[in-house]
Amino acid sequence: MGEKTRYNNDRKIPKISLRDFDSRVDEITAEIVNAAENVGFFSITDHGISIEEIEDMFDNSQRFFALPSDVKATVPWSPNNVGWEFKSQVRPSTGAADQKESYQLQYGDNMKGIWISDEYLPGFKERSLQFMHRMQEVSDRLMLCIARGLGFPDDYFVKAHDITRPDSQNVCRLLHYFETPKTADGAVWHRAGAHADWSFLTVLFQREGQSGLEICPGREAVTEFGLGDEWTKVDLKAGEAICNIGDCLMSWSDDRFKSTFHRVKAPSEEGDFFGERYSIAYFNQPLKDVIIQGPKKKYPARTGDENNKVAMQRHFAALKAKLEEQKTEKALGAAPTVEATA
Ligand SMILES: O=C(O)CCC(=O)C(=O)O
Ligand SMILES: [Fe+2]
Repeated sequence: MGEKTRYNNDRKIPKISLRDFDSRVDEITAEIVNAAENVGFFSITDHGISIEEIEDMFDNSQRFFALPSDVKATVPWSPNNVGWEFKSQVRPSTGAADQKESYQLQYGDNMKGIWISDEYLPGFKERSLQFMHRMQEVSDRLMLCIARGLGFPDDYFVKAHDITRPDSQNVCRLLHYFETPKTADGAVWHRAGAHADWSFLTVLFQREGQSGLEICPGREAVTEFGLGDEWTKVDLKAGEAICNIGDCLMSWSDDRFKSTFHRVKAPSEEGDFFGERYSIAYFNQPLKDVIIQGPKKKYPARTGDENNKVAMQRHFAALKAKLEEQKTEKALGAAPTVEATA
């Protein structure tokens, strides 16, 4: 049993249309800057990717996850941020494995041997790359606005995420959460524990009705990972994409643009979605040799590679602390915390 989540659904998640992008670019930039400064999450419409294209990629993803485990295991997860993992991602916010499986795809050298073979899933690679390029086109438009908003040259962030480079780091992550039995005890646990993304900017699709994503704007969270804070449900219409600022952009903007805690709550209450859930997250992750520093130079300059390493160290230190806290609680026979009820 756990405490019930407190919700604040009065918070508005900005919805930004990218319609007539070239002629409205300054207007769109102002909207994105406002959303990035105040919420850290926004949804976009009229981004040019059709519902048919999105459904086609979900179909592709569903076919992958439907393969037998020993076949999926031919493309195992690796620390290059590619490959398939099953219930193995443990978050520092929960100290428990996310109840999901995921398959991470990239464009360059990191994918050698990690594309599922045509023998098992004909055409998977081509279909995926086609969709990934479409997500990159959308990301590039958003990155142009972000650069303009921060006073950098328009192509500054686009170049820093160049997917034609063999060492490109951008990731498309296919996610599959399992069907959940109705326990109806109101306990709160998570399909994906609370976290902020390390990356620069994430663009995410979910299927209409497959809710569960919740956010806790970083600014308002005084507790670590938004523990005990108020959360806001994100509900998307078909075709809408959700975008969020990652920690990398937060530091690259001298903390002006906020990265935001988010999670996928496991269904436990009336109105929650208990079925299988699929989502597609696209992480824009800078090249290892780009220099990351905001216009006001609030933080020392770091390369993309150093930035990853620091983020990883912070992650593992937080995870270690969480696991030790859980061990102590167990030894003392203390009641589980709000988050540790999985
Ligand atoms: O599945 C979702 O809606 C969120 C996934 C997510 O936050 C992540 O993979 O970083
Ligand atoms: Fe995330």
